[in-house]
Amino acid sequence: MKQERIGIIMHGVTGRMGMNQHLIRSVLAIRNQGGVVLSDGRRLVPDPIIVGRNADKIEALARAHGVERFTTDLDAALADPRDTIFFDAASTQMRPGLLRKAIDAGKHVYSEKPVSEGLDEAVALARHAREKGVKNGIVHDKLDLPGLIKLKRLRDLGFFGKILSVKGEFGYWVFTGDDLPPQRPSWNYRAEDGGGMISDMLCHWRYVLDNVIAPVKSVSCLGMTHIDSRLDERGERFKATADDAAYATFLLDGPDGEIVAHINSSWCTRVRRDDLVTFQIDGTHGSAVAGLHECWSQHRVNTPKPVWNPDEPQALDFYDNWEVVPDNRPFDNGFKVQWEAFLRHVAEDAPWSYSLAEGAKGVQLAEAGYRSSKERRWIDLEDLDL
Ligand SMILES: NC(=O)C1=CN([C@@H]2O[C@H](COP(=O)(O)OP(=O)(O)OC[C@H]3O[C@@H](n4cnc5c(N)ncnc54)[C@H](OP(=O)(O)O)[C@@H]3O)[C@@H](O)[C@H]2O)C=CC1
Ligand SMILES: O=C1CO[C@H](CO)[C@@H](O)[C@@H]1O
Repeated sequence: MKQERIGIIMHGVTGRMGMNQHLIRSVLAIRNQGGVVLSDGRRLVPDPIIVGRNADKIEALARAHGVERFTTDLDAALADPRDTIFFDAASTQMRPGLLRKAIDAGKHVYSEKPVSEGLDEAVALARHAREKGVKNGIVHDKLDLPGLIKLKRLRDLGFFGKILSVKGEFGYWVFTGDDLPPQRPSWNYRAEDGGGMISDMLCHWRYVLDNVIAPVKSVSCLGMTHIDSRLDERGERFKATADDAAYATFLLDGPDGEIVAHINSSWCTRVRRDDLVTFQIDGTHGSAVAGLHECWSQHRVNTPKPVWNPDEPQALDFYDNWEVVPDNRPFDNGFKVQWEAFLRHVAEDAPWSYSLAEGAKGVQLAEAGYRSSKERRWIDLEDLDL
C-alpha cells in the first residue's frame, strides 16, 4: 500500500497532556500502526518534529520514544515547508500567539483547549484561520469517551423521552503538597498563569452539553478558591489565586423545551460516585448515568418506588434496577481518534467538526462563567456568528 508522510510540528510535548495523550498515545501510536488509511487506500504516516524550550528535556523525550527530529528552535521549525501541521499543548496563555504565528507561516493548526483565555482572541483566531485558508482544530476529547458515546446513543434513540435535567459531577482531591505531592501542575491554581477551574472545564462542558444533550443558552456559575495556598513542583508554598471549584447551572435549548443542567467541577472533593466524572440525564421515559467508560440506564418500567421513612434503614439498594449499556463497538483512545480525523481532514478534506470556531464557543462559556460568578447573575450566550 502506498505510504505518504505528513510532517507535524509538536509544541508542548514535554508536558503532561502533550507527552502522554498527544505524542505517545496518538501521533506515535498512529505512526506505529502504519499510519491512517485514506479513502483511496493510501496510508498517511505522521513524522513529528518535537519542539521544547529545554534542550535536555526535549532530547531525552525524543530518544526515549524514537522520535528522530527534535529542536528548541520553533521559528526554524515553522519555516520548514516539509512540515504542514502545527500542534500546541503548551501553556494556555501562549497559545493564541503561537497559533497565529503558525497560521501566518501557512501551517494547518491543531491544539489543546482552551483556545485562549478571552473570547475576543478566540474569535479573531478562528476568523484569521479561515481567511488564511488553513485547516484548524481544537481537541474535543470528552466526546470520544465511551461513556459519553453511549449516553448520546441513548439520546439519539429517544430513550429518555422528554429530557428534563442533567447532573454532572467532575473532579477529585488534588493534594496540596502539605501531605502528599500534588498530582496536577501548580499553574492550574494560579490565575496569573492561566489556571482556574472555570477556564479549564467550562470549555469542555460547552461541547459536551451542545453535542450530547442540547445547545447551551445561559449560565449561572459560582467559582470558588477553596484552598488558598499550595506547594509547587519545587516544594515551595504559593498563593492559590485561581478558582479550584466551579458550581455551574446551565439552561439548554432542548427540542421539547428548556433543559436544566447542573455541573459541579472541583479539585477539592473526595470521590464517592461511579467515576471521576459522571453525567446523569433524567427524562420522562428513562434516566441514564455515564462515567468515563460505562453507562447505566433505568427505563421507567424499571423505576422503583421509594418511600421516605427516616425511622427505618433504607430497604432499597438504589444501584439495583440499572442496566449496563453494552459497548457494541470497539473504542480507541479519544485523543487518537480525533488526531486520525484531523489528519484525514488535512489530507483529503474529510469532514471535521472541531474547528477553532467551535473552540471559541467553549471560551465564550468560560468567559460568561467568570462574569456570572463575579456579578452574581445569569448570563445569556450570544450567537458568535462564526
Ligand atoms: N483535554 C484535556 O483533557 C486536558 C487539556 N489540558 C490543556 O493542556 C495544556 C497543557 O496542560 P498540562 O499538560 O496539564 O500542563 P503541563 O504543565 O504539564 O505542561 C505544560 C507544557 O507547556 C510548556 N511550557 C510552559 N510554559 C512555556 C513557555 N513559556 N515556553 C515554552 N513552553 C512552555 C512546558 O514545557 P517545559 O516542560 O519545558 O516546562 C510543557 O511542555 C493546557 O492548555 C491545558 O488547558 C490539560 C489537562 C487536560
Ligand atoms: O483540562 C482538564 C483538567 O483536567 C481534567 C482531568 O484531570 C481534564 O479532563 C481536563 O481536560
